[in-house]
Amino acid sequence: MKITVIGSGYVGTTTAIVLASMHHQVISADVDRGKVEKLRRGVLPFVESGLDKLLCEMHGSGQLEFTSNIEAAIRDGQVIIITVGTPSLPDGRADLRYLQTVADTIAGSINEYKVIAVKSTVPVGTNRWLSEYLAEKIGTAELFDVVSNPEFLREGSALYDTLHPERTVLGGNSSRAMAILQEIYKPLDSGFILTDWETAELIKYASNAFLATKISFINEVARTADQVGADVTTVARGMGMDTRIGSQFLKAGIGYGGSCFPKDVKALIHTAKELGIDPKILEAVEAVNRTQTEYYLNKLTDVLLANAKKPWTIAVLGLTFKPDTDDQRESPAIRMVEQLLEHCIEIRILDPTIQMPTQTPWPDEPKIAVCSTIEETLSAADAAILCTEWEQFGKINWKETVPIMRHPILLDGRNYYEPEHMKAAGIHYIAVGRRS
Ligand SMILES: NC(=O)c1ccc[n+]([C@@H]2O[C@H](COP(=O)([O-])OP(=O)(O)OC[C@H]3O[C@@H](n4cnc5c(N)ncnc54)[C@H](O)[C@@H]3O)[C@@H](O)[C@H]2O)c1
Ligand SMILES: O=c1ccn([C@@H]2O[C@H](COP(=O)(O)OP(=O)(O)O[C@H]3O[C@H](CO)[C@@H](O)[C@H](O)[C@H]3O)[C@@H](O)[C@H]2O)c(=O)[nH]1
Repeated sequence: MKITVIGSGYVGTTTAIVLASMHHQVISADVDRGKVEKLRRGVLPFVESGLDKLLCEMHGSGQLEFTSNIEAAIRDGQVIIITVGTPSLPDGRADLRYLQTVADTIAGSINEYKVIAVKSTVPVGTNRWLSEYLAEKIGTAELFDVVSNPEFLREGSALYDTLHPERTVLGGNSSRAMAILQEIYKPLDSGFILTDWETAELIKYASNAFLATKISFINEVARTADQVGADVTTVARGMGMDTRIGSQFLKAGIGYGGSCFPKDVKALIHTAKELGIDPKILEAVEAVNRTQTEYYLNKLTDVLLANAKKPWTIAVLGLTFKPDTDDQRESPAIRMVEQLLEHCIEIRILDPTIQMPTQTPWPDEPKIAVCSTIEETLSAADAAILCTEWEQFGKINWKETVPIMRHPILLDGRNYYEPEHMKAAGIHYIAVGRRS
């Protein structure tokens, strides 16, 4: 099958590489020439373990091509998979401008029947709109079918998730198009949900919103645990052993970030409000997440005020929104740094994906320093904050850091360490919902 994937970001590149490895003829098309050039050289434009190796294997196989000629790519594909971004607008709505451009390009280039699969996360009603819009612009609905095909991969495990999906959702009104996509995805051996456009779109938003709800729920419980001296990690373990609850997404911390949960919760709130529904739960999920960084930063500043003179030097361990990715979008670590800047003389950042200030949101801020070793980061620091649980931070010998730091204070924003180990190491340890 000839497949064109529009958009070579996290989702598009992963989809294109995996489909090519399944012996399809794949064109990955992006307007960003820099990305296309990198991919042509066999270099991933982002960090994603395992995918880099598979890209190298596919490089030169003749199965996978990268281009910035979107029109030609559309003409060549029998199946067009759209994976362009759908970021948040200031009012929380999803910004559909990239999808609109792709729709116009398809309308201007379509030459024969195509299945158009929308993998981008788009609000309820978008696939129906796209189908009607294309029919009007092309002058016929005979040349295409639109199928909603939401994506559920996680950054950091994108390849594994794509090869082992827990479900494949296809929504639409054409059994012909759904059958073609089912044939493509059949080797992945997941259960299929075949449904209409609106249900498929809502499955995606409801899934992300529910996972975000679990996180904000446990984060609110963590605040209670703090007050009563309970241990939220044991509470989560005790809850998670009940299979009706499940153990995943109950890790308390400084909140969820990334390119999906924050924007998708906001977009679902917006959709609900437009429909006259009062999205009480979703608004609470957002509010807890928004205030979680501030809540734990206040705990740290209380300790700092009692121990260290202002302005402080703070070490920030991890800037990405989670480990094993270089994605900083909506990272709680960035909120932490923003809130700390005015109180600090220096903020030192250590993250395995960052080598220079231009890779941070503060390229010209003199107070921001990017470090390359743990010793350099912690040297004469008034406190450290662990924002991202990168594996290498698990190997830090905190006992050895005590003489290096000006004040051996650590806010563990991901409950990555054991309180008793930290106490034994001589660290003034602040965790999330754990006695320390
Ligand atoms: N990142 C994830 O983990 C993830 C997982 C599931 C779903 N999603 C959803 O998938 C979509 C894409 O997410 P992403 O993280 O891959 O985005 P991204 O920002 O990494 O990539 C989007 C790409 O689309 C390209 N693009 C924009 N307009 C284009 C056009 N007219 N023609 C060709 N290319 C164009 C951009 O240059 C960019 O490279 C979003 O809707 C997102 O919500 C993302
Ligand atoms: O128990 C938990 C689990 C996660 N997080 C945080 O939640 C955020 C998101 O994590 P994760 O879901 O692992 O990463 P994403 O790559 O954003 O993936 C989510 O968003 C994607 C885009 O829609 C979906 O496809 C995935 O199914 C969905 O898990 C990160 O900041 C994590 O630190 C917690 O705080 N506690």
